[in-house]
Amino acid sequence: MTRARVPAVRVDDVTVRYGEVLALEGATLSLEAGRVCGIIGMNGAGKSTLFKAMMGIVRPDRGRIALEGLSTARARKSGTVGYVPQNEAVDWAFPVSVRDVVTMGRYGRMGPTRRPRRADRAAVAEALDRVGLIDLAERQIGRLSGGQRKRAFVARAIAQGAGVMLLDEPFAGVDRRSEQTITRLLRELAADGAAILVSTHDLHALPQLADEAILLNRRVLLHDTPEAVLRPENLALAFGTPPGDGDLADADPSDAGAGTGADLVRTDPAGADADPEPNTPGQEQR
Ligand SMILES: Nc1ncnc2c1ncn2[C@@H]1O[C@H](COP(=O)(O)OP(=O)(O)OP(=O)(O)O)[C@@H](O)[C@H]1O
Repeated sequence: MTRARVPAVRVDDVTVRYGEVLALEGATLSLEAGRVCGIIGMNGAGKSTLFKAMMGIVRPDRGRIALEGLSTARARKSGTVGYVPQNEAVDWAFPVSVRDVVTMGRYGRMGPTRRPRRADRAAVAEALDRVGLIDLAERQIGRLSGGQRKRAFVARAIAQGAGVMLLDEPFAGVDRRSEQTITRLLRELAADGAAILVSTHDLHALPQLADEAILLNRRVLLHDTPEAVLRPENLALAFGTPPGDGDLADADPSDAGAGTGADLVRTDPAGADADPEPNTPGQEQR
């Protein structure tokens, strides 16, 4: 007897508004375990909002989200979902070391005392080693390069053992070597069974990075192979005219984007098990 597989990620008809702004409209997608899915779309297309809805940081007006069959609140509390936020969403002056940041990925397992046990320390050290940051473990998080900062957050999700990983523009402001390291790590984590969603402006990197891709413009316009999504006629669906240089960062530089997350990530309006507040314009720092 074959059992139907439950997708690791299921987003069903999700609409999110910030006051008058309709950021997502009936977005629907699913992703199996072991797959990497790239999300592309213009600035303001709703990529960060999709991730925030999946983290339970913003509340959908409509629709349902399940991560490994769990609600967003449960998935976040249990450490099922890991999040690498945009740079702007993090308070880099926060007085924590790289090791502290990665250790935060273990909080869900540590209980209320948050005292790391041997297994926690070992998982943190292994994650730091995997991303190549073991030698910088005691450095304050803000004293890292852009690529190293991203790798620190990837290490946090690795230490967490997250089955679903959401990465919001992990290649923005990152050198080529870090980009390659992060791409290789994500491929390895998917091979180990994680379901990974990555928003990116870097179209060149998409085929190497992702098994599938989504073209987003408030709605899911297309969900197909990276090659299909990158066809000019399909890019034109989202961008009007396809971007010529293979990098969408220039498509609309007006909106720098910002977000929220957990711990040192700014303006977290909701605890892991609390319902997020209704979304009001400017609720988050933009
Ligand atoms: N806190 C907020 N208050 C009001 N409007 C918001 C807020 N956050 C996002 N928006 C708006 O919602 C829409 C979607 O924004 P979102 O940040 O999700 O897009 P994005 O695709 O991630 O963009 P970028 O590529 O610039 O990061 C945009 O019009 C944005 O201006």
